[in-house]
Amino acid sequence: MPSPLPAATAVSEQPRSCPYTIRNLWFHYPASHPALHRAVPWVIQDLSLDVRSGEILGVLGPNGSGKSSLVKILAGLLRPQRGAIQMFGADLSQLTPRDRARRIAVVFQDAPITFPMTIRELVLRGRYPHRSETGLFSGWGWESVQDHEIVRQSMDEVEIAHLADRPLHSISAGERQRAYLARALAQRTPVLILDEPTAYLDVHHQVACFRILHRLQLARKQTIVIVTHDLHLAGHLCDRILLLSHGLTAALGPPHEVLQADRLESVFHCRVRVLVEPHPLTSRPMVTAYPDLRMETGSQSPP
Ligand SMILES: Nc1ncnc2c1ncn2[C@@H]1O[C@H](COP(=O)(O)OP(=O)(O)OP(=O)(O)O)[C@@H](O)[C@H]1O
Repeated sequence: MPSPLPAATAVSEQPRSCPYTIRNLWFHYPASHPALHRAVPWVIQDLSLDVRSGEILGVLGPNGSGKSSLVKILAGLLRPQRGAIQMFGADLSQLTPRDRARRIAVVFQDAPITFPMTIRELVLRGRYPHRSETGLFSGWGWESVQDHEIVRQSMDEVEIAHLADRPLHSISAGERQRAYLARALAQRTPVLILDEPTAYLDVHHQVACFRILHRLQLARKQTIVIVTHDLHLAGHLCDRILLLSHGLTAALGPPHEVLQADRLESVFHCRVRVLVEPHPLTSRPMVTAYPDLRMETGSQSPP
């Protein structure tokens, strides 16, 4: 059993205002050649959004709709060409990388393996933004007993403590995804951003991941932005959902408002039938997408 979440540390030290205030955001990637500049498409178009303190915001949309780009913008890794992003009342672009790392932990879709390290060393990196700024403790050996305790708890949370001394490159994709999640947990930031955190996880760990996020929200009041393709789990976990379509906001609101069958079919542009029903126990929307084989065969009767 994972150990219970410890009391908030860094979270409670942060200002209590809105985690993100986003106004009229426009973003495109640079052109591959200056002559092509005018032809570069906008990836995010006129996005305005307040991310509320302590909410779980799901970001959904088809492939290429701009979800990962938005995550990178929110993490301060990409700069929008137009618009404003305030984080806890400060201009995001003015924050130093260290300030950002104390406020935002990010788990990317396919986190790279940079150089050889163990799982424990990876998770310990989550404590880097909190180490002393004086040069004295800037190298290896700076970490405190509390840092090691937080690392242990974070590994327990995602059930990877038994892998602590294994090299990062020697574990499976799903185990690696959980290791990066543990690093983000160890960072103890008020905001957690996750890009498809369950992509490589089996059903046990998918459910465990969503349970952890729910507990983080309750116990640490963390604000969580999660990109996912799992409409069903998003319907259960998220307080609000931002649905993107070609970089535009197709819908923003609580799951029962956003997850409407006709809207999903039109945004995902695919020949599927989408069933949305309230869960009998939670009343949260359950989304099932399945191929409409009648469309393929021209048959009117169910296959
Ligand atoms: N580094 C890049 N340079 C140029 N264009 C890019 C780059 N990364 C993404 N794009 C383009 O930006 C658009 C949005 O991509 P993004 O990765 O944000 O979409 P996504 O919604 O996360 O997709 P997916 O569901 O497939 O992960 C796509 O058209 C993509 O081809």
